[in-house]
Amino acid sequence: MTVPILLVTGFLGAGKTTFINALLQDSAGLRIAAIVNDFGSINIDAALLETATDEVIGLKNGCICCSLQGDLLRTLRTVLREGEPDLIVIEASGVADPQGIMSALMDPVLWQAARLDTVLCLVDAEDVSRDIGRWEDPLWKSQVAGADIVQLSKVESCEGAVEALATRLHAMGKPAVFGQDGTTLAIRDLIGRAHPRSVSGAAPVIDSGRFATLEWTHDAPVSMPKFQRLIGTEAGVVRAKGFLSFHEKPGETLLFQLVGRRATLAPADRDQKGCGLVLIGEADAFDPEATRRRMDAALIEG
Ligand SMILES: Nc1nc2c(ncn2[C@@H]2O[C@H](COP(=O)(O)OP(=O)(O)OP(=O)(O)O)[C@@H](O)[C@H]2O)c(=O)[nH]1
Repeated sequence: MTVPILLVTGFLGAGKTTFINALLQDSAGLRIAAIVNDFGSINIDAALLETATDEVIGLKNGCICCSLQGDLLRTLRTVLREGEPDLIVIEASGVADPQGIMSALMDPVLWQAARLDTVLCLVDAEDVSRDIGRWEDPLWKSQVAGADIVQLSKVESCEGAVEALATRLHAMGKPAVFGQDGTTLAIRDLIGRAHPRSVSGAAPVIDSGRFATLEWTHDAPVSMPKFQRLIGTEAGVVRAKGFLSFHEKPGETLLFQLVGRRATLAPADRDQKGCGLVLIGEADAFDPEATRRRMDAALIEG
């Protein structure tokens, strides 16, 4: 049997991991293998999904739309060899251009065993309602253009704007826009929706050099007020996530998430003594080494 592949794309922090987690929790009895591509070597997304399924494989230190295409194909072959799942879900990183991943998945040998079925793009309703520039962002546009289905996230914070948003996405040639009412698509709604695909010529892939990344780790807890003060003032950071431990919360691990200006800290089901954080920003505005120095000074030496 040919195993269907669901490719989940979307901009940084759009809600891909949250969506896949919900899918895995409500898997309708299907065996699902998840392949997750995070930026950097700290694979936060794989850790977040591991609580929902045993079969999570992280691809790190690169982007599967360009440098990791070979790794993706090798990983898919391993997944298929180790027992055919009913569905393979691939989470692209938020900086990935789906065109590159789609081209890689058109590999004629892989095609016999596992076939790209549906490309779903998460669109952060809050982000695109607030930031009109996003609609002209080449990477975001390519992510939307490559999708068979668009799932809106974070609609609860932009009531009134959601309908206009869906209309605008329809006008971009996306008839299948879901989630306006805050609901999330289930597996049965996802598979087999796309028209049969044919192997297309290699499309140009948008340069991932646009973003700069910092991985910051420390093997001990840090001060919560100092961390909050510092992270709130770091220029150019568009996305950050990581597991942290604080002096003020002994024995606890917290999941930190920052998307745009919205930051959250929530208890994490994880036993970790220190901190591992990934920060990402536009390379022309975010200086990872300067941020590292400030973090070291405030949180380790300070
Ligand atoms: N309020 C609200 N928050 C959401 C929703 N979906 C995701 N989030 C939050 O948005 C943040 C980012 O969500 P993720 O699922 O990690 O986003 P992602 O697309 O996987 O992020 P990257 O992998 O970094 O690109 C987290 O704090 C989520 O809890 C939603 O529908 N509503």
